[in-house]
Amino acid sequence: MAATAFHQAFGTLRSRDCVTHSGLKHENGSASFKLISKSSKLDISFLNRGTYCSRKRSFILVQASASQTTVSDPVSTPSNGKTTESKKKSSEAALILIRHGESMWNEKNLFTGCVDVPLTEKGVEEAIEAGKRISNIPIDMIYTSALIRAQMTAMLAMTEHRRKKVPIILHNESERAKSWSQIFSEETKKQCVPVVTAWQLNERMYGELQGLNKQETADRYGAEQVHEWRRSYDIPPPNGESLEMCAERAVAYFKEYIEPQLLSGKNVMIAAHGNSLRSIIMYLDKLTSQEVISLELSTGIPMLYISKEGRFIRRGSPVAPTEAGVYAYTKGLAQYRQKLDEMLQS
Ligand SMILES: O=C(O)[C@H](O)COP(=O)(O)O
Repeated sequence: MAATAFHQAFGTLRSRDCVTHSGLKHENGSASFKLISKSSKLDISFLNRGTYCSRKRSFILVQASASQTTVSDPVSTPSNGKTTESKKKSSEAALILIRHGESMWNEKNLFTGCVDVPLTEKGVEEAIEAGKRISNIPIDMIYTSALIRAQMTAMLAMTEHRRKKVPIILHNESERAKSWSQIFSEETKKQCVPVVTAWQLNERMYGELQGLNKQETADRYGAEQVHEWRRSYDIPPPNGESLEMCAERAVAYFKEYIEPQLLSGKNVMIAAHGNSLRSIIMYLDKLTSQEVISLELSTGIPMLYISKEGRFIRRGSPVAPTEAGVYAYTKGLAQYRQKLDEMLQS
């Protein structure tokens, strides 16, 4: 009924819908309404530019801003169905980190950095394989960089997730983009996972090395110099970013936008890059600038952390969807896996 009432709220409601309105004041020639559907207690707020006939209890809504719905947004509700509020005290959440699958410039052994290249066929396969490995782990939100190779990896991985929710890239780059990409069905929103793209998670900018062949560069400048540019903490490549500079944006973004989601109990996947993820792992694992030098990330291999009361516990890389170990780590993961099994067997 809820969906029906909500859906018809965009057409002409009939009195049988028992929709009453406790209209708020007119603002600037429009009125926003709080529609209370007696049957489903569905509480919807609209920005209404149409007319309404309260005596007939019928509403002709020209436009509604679903972003004003006051229904708890099921898309961002943690996988165990609890609202963000009730999860505020949550003790744990899963964090999955995944470096993009092999890119076309990885294949050519070129420095890529912030150049926006796609995956190779092998990279696509790696992303799908990664999706299989995390297919039983709850994912309530996805963050990717602004680069296509990370976004492709996230979307392909989600094709393998057993919950079959649809990853939806959020478009908030303008009011029009936000308005035109709205979803006007609460039922549909429940079947989606919001994907936030952030340039702060981009690969480190490799400056004047971007597009150069890594071996040729080592031949020209010496293997030691190139290793220093690639793996030192605070020495940038020519007119590029050091890992430290990359961390200043990537870790800052993680702390400001992603960590609060984890603390509220939302399970998160981040699909990003070798160095932006190295900088985040340095923060999660409390690595020194010396220790991070030896940290290498393979393409398309998911890594699982458990966020617990502000701490991050690295749990390795799920080898297979049924790997018992992954679910032994926390009760929540085990319960989610069991719920999935039951849902898919019914
Ligand atoms: O940007 C690149 O070239 C790769 O994604 C990472 O390169 P690196 O492993 O040399 O840092």
